[in-house]
Amino acid sequence: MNEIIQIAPEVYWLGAKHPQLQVFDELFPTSNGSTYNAYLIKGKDKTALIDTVKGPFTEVYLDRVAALVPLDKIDLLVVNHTEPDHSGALGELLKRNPNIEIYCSKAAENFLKQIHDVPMKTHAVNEGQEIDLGGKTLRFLLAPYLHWPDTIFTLLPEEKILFSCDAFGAHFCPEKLFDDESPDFSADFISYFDVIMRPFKDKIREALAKVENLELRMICPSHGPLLRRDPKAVIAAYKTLAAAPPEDGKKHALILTHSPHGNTRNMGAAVRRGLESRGVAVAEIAMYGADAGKIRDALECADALVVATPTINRDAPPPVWHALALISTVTPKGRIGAVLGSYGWSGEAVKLVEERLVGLKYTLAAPGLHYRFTPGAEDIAACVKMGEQVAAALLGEK
Ligand SMILES: Cc1cc2nc3c(=O)[nH]c(=O)nc-3n(C[C@H](O)[C@H](O)[C@H](O)COP(=O)(O)O)c2cc1C
Repeated sequence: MNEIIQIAPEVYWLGAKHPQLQVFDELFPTSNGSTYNAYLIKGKDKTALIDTVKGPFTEVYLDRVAALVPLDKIDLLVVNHTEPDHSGALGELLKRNPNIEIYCSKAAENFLKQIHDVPMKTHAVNEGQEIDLGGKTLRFLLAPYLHWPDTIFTLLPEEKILFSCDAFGAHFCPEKLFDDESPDFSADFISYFDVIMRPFKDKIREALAKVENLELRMICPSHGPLLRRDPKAVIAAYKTLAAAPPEDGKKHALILTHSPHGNTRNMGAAVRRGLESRGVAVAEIAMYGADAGKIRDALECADALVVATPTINRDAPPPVWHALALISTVTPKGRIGAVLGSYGWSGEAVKLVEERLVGLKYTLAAPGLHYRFTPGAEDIAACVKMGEQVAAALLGEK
């Protein structure tokens, strides 16, 4: 099952297959399992490893490295990303060979020392830095936030192979190793993007600019099949998935409402009038029962977010928190916010949601508004004014 597979001259896959994996990181269901891809590259002068595997697979991984090259003859390890599913065997590897030199990003240097309690010799690499293994070159491309701050890509120009770490990956455990030998796993490729990469679309666009003009024969991600059928199409797919929202020359606001008795909805409608009076395009979604995908898409198109929430049991109600939990799963277009709502007697919700938005790096464009039960005409006028204030912030007027 966990075989060594030569993927190019003196380049080997020796990762681990994990077909039984049901959920990744206790977060994301993986109905088709996954793999932890790791590689070995033999140059004439030096031997390098690229990433390792998840901790439970350490022994099988080290056995397979040793089957190719004795562990004491391994010169260096490239850590494209420090997350334990890729660095899990690093501690044991360094115990067996403490002379291995680690090449990684500056962020990874710090993370590694906090993840692994083992002495290590690390080198922080710069953009474009190369290591000559003897007829095989490793070139490093920084790819921060794909999907951790520590991520780098490693290019092997002689073989036109990009070791892209989690980018272009999929939680899919293939029978064989390559995409052209596997059944269609495009749904897993897209859902991997959706749960892992989507919060960082802007960073993905920056990283894609570094690789889209490379002549590649193969993309080797750290999960799922190796991609040799059409590497350009893989990059193009990411370009589409990570595209910025279309521009129509307008500013866009999203109003998320929850309103069992209708008062908060009326307040939100007044904010809408204020926004629209200043030419802002407004989308409105009632949070109760709303499709999470619809909210996520809308957040990515919104320059501003208005949350309209009543106080229920001394808090904002669950649909509001569920909607707000989606913010960190996408790349919101803008982070201007405002909060308002109706309450009966204690009125905690507006302040709590404002704190949440500030915690998510939103700038509040207007002081929160909350009114007891049914808002009066003056209250509604203040809500209209809130809409105008949000519009002014969007238009850069303050
Ligand atoms: C189940 C329930 C619990 C509530 N708990 C609170 C509360 O803890 N504090 C408060 O100020 N108002 C509370 N209220 C009152 C609502 O905030 C108030 O009715 C408000 O006008 C509802 O806004 P809406 O018309 O937008 O639904 C509660 C209402 C309901 C239905």
